Amino acid sequence: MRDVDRVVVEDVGLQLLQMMENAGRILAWHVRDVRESDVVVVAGNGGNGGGGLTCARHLANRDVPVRVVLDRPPEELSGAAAHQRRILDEMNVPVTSGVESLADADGRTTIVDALIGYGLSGNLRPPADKYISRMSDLFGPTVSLDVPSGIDATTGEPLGEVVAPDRTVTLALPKTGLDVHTGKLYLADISIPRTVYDRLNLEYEPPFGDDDWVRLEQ
Ligand SMILES: NC(=O)C1=CN([C@@H]2O[C@H](COP(=O)(O)OP(=O)(O)OC[C@H]3O[C@@H](n4cnc5c(N)ncnc54)[C@H](O)[C@@H]3O)[C@@H](O)[C@H]2O)[C@@H](O)CC1
Ligand SMILES: [K+]
Repeated sequence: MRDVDRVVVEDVGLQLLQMMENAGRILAWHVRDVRESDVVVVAGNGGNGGGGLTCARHLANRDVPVRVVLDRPPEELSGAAAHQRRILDEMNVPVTSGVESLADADGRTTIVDALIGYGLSGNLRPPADKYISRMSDLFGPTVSLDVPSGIDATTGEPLGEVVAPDRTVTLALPKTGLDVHTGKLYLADISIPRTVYDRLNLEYEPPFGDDDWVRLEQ
């Protein structure tokens, strides 16, 4: 997947934000499908967090009560995540940080787990562990973006606390490490053209048909 992301950006010319828009929009559809009441997006500073912040925008656009809890002060975000957060500020979508911001999430609150995706490197460091254990304590529906935060996306090994979602929306290709508890697993089309797979000599038959995502059986 790293190679696919590299070739699509460097050689084919799609920008990360274009793919992130697809990820956030499809994730928002899945969140609307499971949610019972309010939604809290728990986001980190990488591409995974950026996808979560994009999802928050799409939810707010549909009048879903949504707020964002970051794993760091908002001013410490960088890159695509900072970009998405600036838009949320303009929309007056609440963005806070600190695990205590999750204290008032109740048993019906839907959690979007956009803390860490395939970029997890090494054992889980604080404060990510605290966010994951708080998410695990909550009883409302949880939807993970790409992989449940805390697993190694390649091996499935838990590198500390792990989110146990009801649903996982993984992007473009199923990661080999998804042979773990993911809840219902969906594969989302983030618009990677076939030529990217051809250039990497990967055998690829687009699985999406007429749809923007497909359910995967494990
Ligand atoms: N085509 C693409 O490249 C796209 C990627 N997207 C998402 O971006 C993800 C990959 O993005 P990145 O490479 O930025 O990485 P991630 O966003 O997966 O991970 C980086 C985040 O994890 C934290 N982190 C890393 N190691 C940690 C550790 N040991 N303990 C605690 N925190 C740790 C970092 O502080 C940072 O917040 C994918 O999983 C996917 O979900 C999508 O948003 C959009 C399209
Ligand atoms: K995640």
